[in-house]
Amino acid sequence: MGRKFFVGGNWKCNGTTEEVKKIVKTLNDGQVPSQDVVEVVVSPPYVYLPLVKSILRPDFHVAAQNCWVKKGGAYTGEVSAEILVDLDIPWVIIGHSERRLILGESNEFVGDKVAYALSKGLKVIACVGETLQQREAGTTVEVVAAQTKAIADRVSDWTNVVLAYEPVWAIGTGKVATPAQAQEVHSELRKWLHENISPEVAATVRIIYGGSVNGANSKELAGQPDVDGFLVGGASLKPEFIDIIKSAEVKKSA
Ligand SMILES: O=C(CO)COP(=O)(O)O
Repeated sequence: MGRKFFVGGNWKCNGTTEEVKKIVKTLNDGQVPSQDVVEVVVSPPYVYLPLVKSILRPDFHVAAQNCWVKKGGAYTGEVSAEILVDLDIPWVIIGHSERRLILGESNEFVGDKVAYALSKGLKVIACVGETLQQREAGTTVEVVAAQTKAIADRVSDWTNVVLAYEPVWAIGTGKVATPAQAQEVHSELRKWLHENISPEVAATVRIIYGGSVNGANSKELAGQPDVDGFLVGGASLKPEFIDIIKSAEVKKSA
């Protein structure tokens, strides 16, 4: 029972209606491996979700980039899990480092969000990752384990969770983790899941890598045994996203 390769495109706070339509056209025209081989999810800003969902090819799915930590109500500016469910949005990204670091989302707050979103039936891409300072201090594994633990403390069923390892120093910097660096942290995360949750969860949860992934480096990264896919930022707005999706073929022939 293999882990299906997963490629997410995080469009972040980018796009106009025209640009969004153009990106979707490129995706719709792209020749990619079948859904049995790769699961593709794109995440436009909230306001474009209905548009993207309505024009996107049916074998690709959409994700929100965030959602509120509990039931909706008097929380100005927030979007609840219930609203996403109402719009038939199947996925949500939670705990992206830009939200952790710029908006001050703590491990516990992220864990609460993951648990609430799952309880409403959403599938979650949960992000973890260390800063450069933390890596240089030798605390990478400790940091990602603590971020994962805050989720594990609140979640019992991991079926609908994809774990995204996104080292902060690699995001938007062009400084991609080497395949060995990515593999090392992914295997440590899997070991953590094995020891602290269950061998079954460790064997089945997909751990994807994010941070300066592009069409030129995705194949080699995909060749690592514990790299089950990618969460792509900048390159997900470009035609090379198709090449990144195609790197799933590496696993098929492995
Ligand atoms: O943050 C990311 C995806 O969530 C990665 O961004 P970049 O691919 O632009 O480095």
